[in-house]
Amino acid sequence: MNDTANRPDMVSWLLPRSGFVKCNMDATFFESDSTAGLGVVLHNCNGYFIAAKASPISSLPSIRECEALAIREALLWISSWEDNKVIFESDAKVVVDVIYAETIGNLELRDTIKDIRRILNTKDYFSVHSLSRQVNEMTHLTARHSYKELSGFIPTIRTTLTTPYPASQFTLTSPFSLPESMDSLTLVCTVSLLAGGLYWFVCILGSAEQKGKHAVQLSGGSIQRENVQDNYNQYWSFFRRPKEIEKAEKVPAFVDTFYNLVTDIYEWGWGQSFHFSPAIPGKSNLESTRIHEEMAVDLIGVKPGQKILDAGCGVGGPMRAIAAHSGCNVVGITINEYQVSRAKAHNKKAGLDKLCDVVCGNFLEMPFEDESFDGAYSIEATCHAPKLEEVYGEIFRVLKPGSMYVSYEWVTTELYRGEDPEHVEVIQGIERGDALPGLRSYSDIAEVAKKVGFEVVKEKDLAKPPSHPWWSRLKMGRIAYWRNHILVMVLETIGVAPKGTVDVHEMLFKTADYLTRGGETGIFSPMHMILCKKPEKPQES
Ligand SMILES: C=C(CC[C@@H](C)[C@H]1CC[C@H]2C3=CC[C@H]4[C@H](C)[C@@H](O)CC[C@]4(C)[C@H]3CC[C@]12C)C(C)C
Ligand SMILES: C[S@@+](CC[C@H](N)C(=O)[O-])C[C@H]1O[C@@H](n2cnc3c(N)ncnc32)[C@H](O)[C@@H]1O
Repeated sequence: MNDTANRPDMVSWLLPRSGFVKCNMDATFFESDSTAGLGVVLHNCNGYFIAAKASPISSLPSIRECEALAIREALLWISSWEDNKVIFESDAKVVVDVIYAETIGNLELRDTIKDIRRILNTKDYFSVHSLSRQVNEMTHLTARHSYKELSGFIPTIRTTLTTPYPASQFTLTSPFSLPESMDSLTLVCTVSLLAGGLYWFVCILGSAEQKGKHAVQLSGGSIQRENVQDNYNQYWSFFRRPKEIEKAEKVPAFVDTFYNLVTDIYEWGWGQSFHFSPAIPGKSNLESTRIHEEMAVDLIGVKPGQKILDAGCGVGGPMRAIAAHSGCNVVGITINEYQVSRAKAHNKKAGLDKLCDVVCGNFLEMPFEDESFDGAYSIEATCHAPKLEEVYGEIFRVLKPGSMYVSYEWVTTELYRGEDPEHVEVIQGIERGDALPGLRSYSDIAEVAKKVGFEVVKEKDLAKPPSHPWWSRLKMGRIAYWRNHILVMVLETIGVAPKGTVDVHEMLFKTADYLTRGGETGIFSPMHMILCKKPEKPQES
C-alpha cells in the first residue's frame, strides 16, 4: 500500500502528478424509487478525460456502504488494467478514513473495506484520497446517470471540474472505448482533421476553377434529375447509329442534350470558358485563357460601343473577358437554355450585364436581323455544326459589310492519316466525347469561308510551335480527375448528384485522354484560327 500519511483533503480538483491517472468516484441515491447508482471518471495527468463508468446498485445499502461500493467498484475496474498508477478520489471522507484506520469498526462496511484493502495491498501505485463533494460534482453526475443507463455508457455531460486544461467535455463513450492514448484531445484533433480533410477534398479541391460551381451543385442542366441517365444513354446511342449523325437537323438537339449533361461538370472542373488555349509560361490557366480570348476581339478590330456576336457562347466566359477588354456590346447565342441562365447569372454577378446579352437559339438559323453586327467571333463552337457553310453563312448574313469574323476551329491537321487505326481511334474518341458530328480537315475551313462570301484575311494554327502545348493543362489535371471521379461517385451514391453523373464524368475522363493524344501526336488542333472579312458593298456609280 502506498504511503498515505500526507493525504490532504482536496478543496479543488488537481491534476494527477506526471505518470498518474486520477480516478474520481461517487455514489448517489434516487429517493423517488429507492435505487442507487455509482459513477467513476478517469483523467490522465494532462487533465484529459480517459474513460467513465456508471452502474446501478440493485440492493439498497446505506449511503456509506454505497460510497464504499463505489470505491471498490473503481478499484476492481482499474486493477485489471496493466501497469497503472492511480490516485482514487472520493468525497466520502468517513469511508476513506476507515480504509486507512487501524481497525474497521463499522460493521456494515466491513466486507467492502476488506476487499478495498486487499486490492490496495496488491497495488503499489494505488492510493485513495478524499475531496470535497463540490469538487466531485462531475462524478456525482455520472453516478446519477447510472439511473437512466444500465449499460455503463456515458452521454454528453459537461464537467464542472476546474482543470487547467479545457478538455473535459464528455461525448458518448463506453468505459472501454477510449484507450489511454486516445484521450479527448486526440479524439477532437482526429475528428477535426477528418472534417478538415473532407472539407478540403470536397469544397477546396472539388470547387470550380472560377468559383462557378461546386461538386455538390452538379446537375443535368435543364434535364430533370430522374432523366439524366436516360439522356446520357440516348446521347451515346446517337453514335451507335452513325446515320443519325448525317441527319443534320437532329444535331442541334443532340448537342443541346450534351451541354445539359456536361455544363456543370465543365464549370466545376474547368471554369467559365469552355475552350483550350496555348499554355503561357509564368501565366495561370485563367490568364492564358483570357489572353487567348482577348486576341480574338483584337483581331476583328472593333471599337468600344460597337455590337459583336459570340456564336456558341457557352456560359459566357469569353464574352465577359471580351466585353471588359474591348468595351463592345456582346450578344451571345447558345442552343442550350441552361447555359443561357448560367451566362446571365454570371454576367450580372460580374457587373457586365449592361454590355453582355445572351439569347437561346440555333446558330444555323439565328434570330437576328441581316447586317446587324459590327463584328463576330466563335470560339471552339462551330465544330458542332453538321455543315460548316450553314453557320458561316448565317454569320455572314448578320454581319455589316466591311466587318470581320474570327473563329477558333477544331480540325484534324496535315499529320492525320485516315488509314492509321490509331489516328482514327483518337479522332473518333474526340468526336464521341465532345458531341461532334464529324471533325473537319484544316484544309476545308478557308474553302467554306470563301464559299459563303468571306474574304480570308488570315489563317493560322495557333497550336503550332512556338505555342506551348494546349493539352498540358489536361495532362496536369489527371490526379484531380481521379479525385473528381471519386467525389462524383460518392455524390451520386448518396443522391446529391443525379443518377448518370458518374457515366457522364467517365465519358469526359476518357475524352481528356483522347484530346491529349490528339495534341501529343499533332493530328488534332482545337485552335485553327481563321480571320475573315465580309466585303464592303460595291460602290454605286
Ligand atoms: C470545345 C469543347 C470543349 C473543350 C473543353 C472545355 C472540354 C473538353 C474535355 C473536357 C473535360 C475533360 C475532363 C473533365 C474531368 C474528367 C472532370 O473531372 C473535370 C472537367 C474536365 C476537365 C472537362 C472540362 C472541359 C473539357 C476540357 C467541345 C465540346 C467542342
Ligand atoms: C465548347 S462550347 C464553347 C463555348 C464558348 N465559346 C466558350 O469558349 O466558352 C460550344 C458552344 O457552342 C454552342 N452550340 C453548339 N451548337 C450550337 C447551335 N447549333 N446553335 C447555337 N449554339 C450552339 C453550345 O451550346 C456551346 O455553348
